[in-house]
Parts: sequence; structure tokens; C-alpha cells
Amino acid sequence: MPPTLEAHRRADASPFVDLDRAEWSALHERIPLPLTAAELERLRGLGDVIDLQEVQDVYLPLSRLLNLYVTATGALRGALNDFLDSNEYTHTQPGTPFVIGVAGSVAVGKSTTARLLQAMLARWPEHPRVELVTTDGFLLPNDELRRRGLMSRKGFPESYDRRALTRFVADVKSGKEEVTAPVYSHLVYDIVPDERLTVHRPDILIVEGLNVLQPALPGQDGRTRVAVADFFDFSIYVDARTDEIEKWYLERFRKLRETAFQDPESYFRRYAEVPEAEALDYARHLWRTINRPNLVENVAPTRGRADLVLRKGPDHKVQRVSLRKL
Ligand SMILES: Nc1ncnc2c1ncn2[C@@H]1O[C@H](COP(=O)(O)OP(=O)(O)O)[C@@H](O)[C@H]1O
Ligand SMILES: CC(C)(COP(=O)(O)O)[C@@H](O)C(=O)NCCC(=O)O
Repeated sequence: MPPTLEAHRRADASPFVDLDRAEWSALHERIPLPLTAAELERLRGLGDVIDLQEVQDVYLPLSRLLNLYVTATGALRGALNDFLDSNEYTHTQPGTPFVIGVAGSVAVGKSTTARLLQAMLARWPEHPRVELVTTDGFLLPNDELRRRGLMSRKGFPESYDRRALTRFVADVKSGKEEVTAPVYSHLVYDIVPDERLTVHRPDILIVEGLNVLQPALPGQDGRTRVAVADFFDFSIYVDARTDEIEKWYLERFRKLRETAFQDPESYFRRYAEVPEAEALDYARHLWRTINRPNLVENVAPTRGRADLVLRKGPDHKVQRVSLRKL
């Protein structure tokens, strides 16, 4: 069979459209760019080391795609309201925030992707108010993790208050005026007591975290429950080879050792003081005993549930994009 026909047949057999980097980035040419070159440059001011070419080639088409989904959802809501308005017993519903989930391994670049999307999406006139919540706020406090013997399972599904996380997103999707979430500090490696983050009915809410695509576990009564992903309007999985992600994890640990770990309040203060090789051995230990097993057992198996998969190669460059067919 000629190679193109074979490729078409393979594409037909999958619920995803697979695009390589060149095919995906070609899409940016037709996009009415809502960003000036100066604004694009300012996005670098977020403190993330991200290549401007990468922003243009990969994240700009992604922000346009999301913009299409948000506006199409608005149109669907209009149709729903026409339907609800068609008799005297029902009434129209105001819109709720469009919720985007961002999943993937520790250190794959979820936070960077989510912050970048937040900044880019806020520049589209249809949805200027974009808020971002990370699921680490819903980790159980360290005291509780210790009580349950879960201190070396941080990031595993059972280390979160999943009910509170699902309730939070359900409240946002119910159209509540004001919804609050707890806050986690990477510095002290624990939940910050008495601090809350408040979300005021944004146009878009981005929910970023390792386990956001996990299906719900059955409750103690054996009944199925709803999960946070049941309230997503769109979801993204950031993917890369496990060996590559380990390198990024170690590299981040090395950089943090020279910066945040120097803070006397840092949970990892000790690793700013020991020789670099010893600190990196400890980081490797954390990766191999916590983050890699969690990736393999819990996070990677949820990839097929996403609407879009960004597959990164070396240096965080996106090589392939898979988009769920409609
Ligand atoms: N697109 C990117 N280009 C370059 N570096 C990146 C990119 N995305 C993430 N990184 C770097 O990789 C590391 C992990 O990214 P981060 O967003 O903190 O991951 P996560 O939130 O998944 O743990 C960080 O050091 C970050 O600066
Ligand atoms: C806080 C995390 C569980 C990530 O949580 P998330 O924001 O994805 O909910 C993770 O960054 C972490 O701290 N893992 C524990 C092992 C380690 O220190 O790397």
C-alpha cells in the first residue's frame, strides 16, 4: 500500500488526528495574531525559560484552538437557551466558566504550559478573564499524610482530598459567584494554613495537576462517583519520554538548590548545603521512588482520556500534537 494511504488508514483507526510539528505549526499562519511582538516578548517575563519560536509555533495555534472551543461552547449555550426558553416551565441559564484541565508528570512542564496558556488566552477579546488553579492546594496537609503513612506518596491519587477538588470545580461549573481553594507552598512543602485562593467566575478556568484526568474511584459503598475531569470542557495532557522528564526533574532540582532552597524556610534547605552530587542523588531517589512510579501507575494511563496531547522531545520542544476528533 502506498505510504500516504497507509497513513490515512492508520488515522481512520484512531479517535485522534495526529499532527507532526511542521503540520501543527503551519496552522499559526492563518491565525489572526492577538499578540504584538512586544507582548510575546513580555510573556517571557513570567519567569519561564520558554523559546519565542516555540510560543509562536506551538502555543499560538493551541490558544486559537481553545478560543474556537470557547466561542463554539458559547454558541451551543445559545442553542440550549433557545430550547429552554421555548415554553413557560423552563428558563434560560447564564454561562459558566469554560474549564480546561492540564495533566502530565511532575516536571514535564504542566505549570509552564498552564501559565503560558493563561497569559495567551487572556489576550483574546472574547475571554479576557482567565484564572489558574493548581491541584497541589488539594493535597492533604503533611500532618494528615504522616498520620495515614502517605508522606512518601505525595502526588499519588490517595494523597489528595479528591472530594474537595471535585466539589471546587463542580461549584465553578455551577456558575457560583465566588469559589475558594486551599493553597500549597512548594517552599515549605505543605498546605498553607488559613490561606485561600478565590476564583470569581472567570471566562476560563485552567485546572493544572498530575491527576486531573483520573477517573473517580468507587466510594466505600461501591458506587461510582463523579471526578474532577467530568467538569472539564477541554483537557490537555503534556507528554514526553520518562528518561527525558527525569532529566528535567533533576535539572529543576539543581536550579532550585541555587535559588529557592537557600531560603531558611525551605523544606529542602539541607540540599542547598550538601555537595551538588549528594543533592542530586537525593533528587534521583525522590524521582525513582515517588514521581516515576506515580507517572507509570497513575498519570500516564490517563493520557488517552485527554482531548489534546502535546508530545515533547528534547529541550521541551513539542514534536507531535494529537487532537481528539469530533
Ligand atoms: N516549554 C518549555 N521550555 C523550556 N523549559 C521548560 C518548558 N516547560 C517547562 N520547562 C522547564 O522544565 C521544568 C519543569 O517544568 P514545570 O512547568 O515546573 O513542570 P511541572 O509543573 O509539570 O512539574 C522547569 O524547570 C521549567 O522551567
Ligand atoms: C506537589 C506535587 C505532588 C505536584 O502536585 P500537583 O500540582 O500536580 O497537584 C509534586 O510537585 C511533589 O512535590 N511531589 C513529591 C515528590 C517530590 O518532592 O518531587
